[in-house]
Amino acid sequence: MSHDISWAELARQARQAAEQAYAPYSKFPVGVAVLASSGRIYTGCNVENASYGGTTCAERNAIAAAVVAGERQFLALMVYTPQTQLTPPCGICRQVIAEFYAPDSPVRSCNHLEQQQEWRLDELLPSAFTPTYLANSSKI
Ligand SMILES: O=c1ccn([C@H]2C[C@H](O)[C@@H](CO)O2)c(=O)[nH]1
Repeated sequence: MSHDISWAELARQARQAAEQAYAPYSKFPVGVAVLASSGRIYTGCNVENASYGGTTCAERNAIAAAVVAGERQFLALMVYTPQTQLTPPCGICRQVIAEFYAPDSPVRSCNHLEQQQEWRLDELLPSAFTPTYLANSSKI
């Protein structure tokens, strides 16, 4: 339920996480705050790598931090990038978000100008491949 979500607090924590971004190659810092169904908030930043392909996004790092703390269900996700164009999660991250969030979950982006934009997860990733498909497989 969107009205129970403290978006201002998620924005504050996502912005703080972006300050820790390790982005020497892209110079594109990203911070993310995720709200778990426990009510706890977890954060992540992007961590780049000289191989480029070894880079992990802020979204996946935030979700991984929550999972290692025992979380499995999430209610909301906030992305922070210090740029005027509000940034939605990348394709790989959308898939990882779909693993743990209900399709109608709100995903927001915010910036240093305190602007925000909201999408529903199933708008960002329609017809998602979810764990339920794995249960329906038969032998070849
Ligand atoms: O949703 C996104 C999109 C990009 N990045 C990171 C990956 C890379 O470090 C930099 C540029 O793509 O931003 C994220 O963390 N999240």
